[in-house]
Amino acid sequence: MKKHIAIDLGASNGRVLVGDLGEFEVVHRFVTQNDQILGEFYWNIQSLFAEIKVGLKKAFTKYGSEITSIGIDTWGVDYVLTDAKGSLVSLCYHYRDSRTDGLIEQVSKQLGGKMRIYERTGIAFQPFNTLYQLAAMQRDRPEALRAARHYLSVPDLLAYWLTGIMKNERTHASTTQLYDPMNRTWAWDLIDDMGFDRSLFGDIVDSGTVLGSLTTDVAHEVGASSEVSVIASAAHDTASAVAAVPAAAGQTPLYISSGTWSLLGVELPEPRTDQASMESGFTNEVAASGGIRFLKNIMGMWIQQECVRYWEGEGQEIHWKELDEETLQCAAYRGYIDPADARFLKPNTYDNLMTDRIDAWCREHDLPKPSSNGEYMVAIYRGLAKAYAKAISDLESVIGKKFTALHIIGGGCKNEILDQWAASETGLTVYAGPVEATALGNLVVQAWATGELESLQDGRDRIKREQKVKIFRP
Ligand SMILES: C[C@H](O)[C@H](O)[C@@H](O)C(=O)CO
Repeated sequence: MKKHIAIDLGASNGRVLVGDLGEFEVVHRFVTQNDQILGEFYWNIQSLFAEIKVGLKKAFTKYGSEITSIGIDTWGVDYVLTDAKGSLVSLCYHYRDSRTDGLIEQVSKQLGGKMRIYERTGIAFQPFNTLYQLAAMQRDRPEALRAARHYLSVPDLLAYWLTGIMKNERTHASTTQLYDPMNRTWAWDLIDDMGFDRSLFGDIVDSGTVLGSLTTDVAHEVGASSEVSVIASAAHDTASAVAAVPAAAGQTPLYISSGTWSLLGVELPEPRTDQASMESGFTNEVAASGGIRFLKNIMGMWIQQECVRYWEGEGQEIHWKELDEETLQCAAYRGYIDPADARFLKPNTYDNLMTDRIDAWCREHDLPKPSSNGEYMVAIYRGLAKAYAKAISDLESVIGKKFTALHIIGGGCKNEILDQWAASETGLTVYAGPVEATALGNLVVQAWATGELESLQDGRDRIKREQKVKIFRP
């Protein structure tokens, strides 16, 4: 098989991988830098691009002409606006920035109610959706919005910086809450009613579209040949991960893409925008295949990551293996949190730490507050396992189907305590793996686009044969 490069950016780290579906190598890893500037929270997008180029250079130095294409995927919803010549008209906000607080209610009123928005977009109401981010921009920085000529998601921008070609990739566009999954185009009526300029929103391309070649400058800098194509893979990382669920043809696998978030759902041929789906918090994002990822965003490893960041900041040395052992020793502790509680969304601040929020939640729910790092982990993992069970039961009643198995894919599936507790809490057999689902899904879409795979299902079949999966029974 030919080799492809997957550039896979998650909310805490990024990787550049080279390989095919059987074998691949991570040639470069980096922290996805973000920072508070004057009280606002941004991605350091130029440093991310610089890291990507470091990764590309390592990849081409080692694998040279074996590499035929490059694909990029990132987290959802975040974007930049550019002027007519492609310069940024504002920094790239992080979706956890507070400027959208309260905007769901205000925008819903302006657009004629939540049901209308849900029927038009199928997207669940999350304060970080692009719709509310743009509404905040309209309120706080109207001059910047007026100066803008192009909307580009983060992976659209990175592909633009590599190729000079601007497109809006579909799976990522579908996370905005400004995309119409029924008509497979932008939700123009909502865009008009928000007063956004239609011309900001460009051509939408499917996952697997060949965008073009690297610019001469980039090709020179990273040592690539001009034959290498940049492909719009499934640019939303969850769509890439779901493309790598190791399920056989004809199945409707139940999955959790587990990382900073736990994205739990199934694939459906058509969007579901009924009241029950809306009230249960399910979202309809576009899959790599063009179908629908009907899923729920559950806060995932983020809560644990913020606790660990705080402890490390206090000078504690955290070793994951030891923390896991301590967690298992604390399993008798009976506290847990509800990860869906909005208080857990935002990063630590000196006066509002994640651990304090967990204490407060336990206090308010008559549960003992954790008294050690291990007990904090128990509260988080047990809360996640309970949230999975609740979401699965809601999903089963909304779509009228019972599940017996759950695929947990992505970096979070390395957490075997959570895999086991998820099996026990849901009563389902858990298949954990592949760990590198997002990058593998990115490679699958590229191999499909370049004609090496006949279908996306062929990619899943290869992953099922060649990647490791661990089984956890209830
Ligand atoms: C905002 C989240 O990043 C998004 O909803 C989620 O789907 C994701 O991209 C997880 O990486």
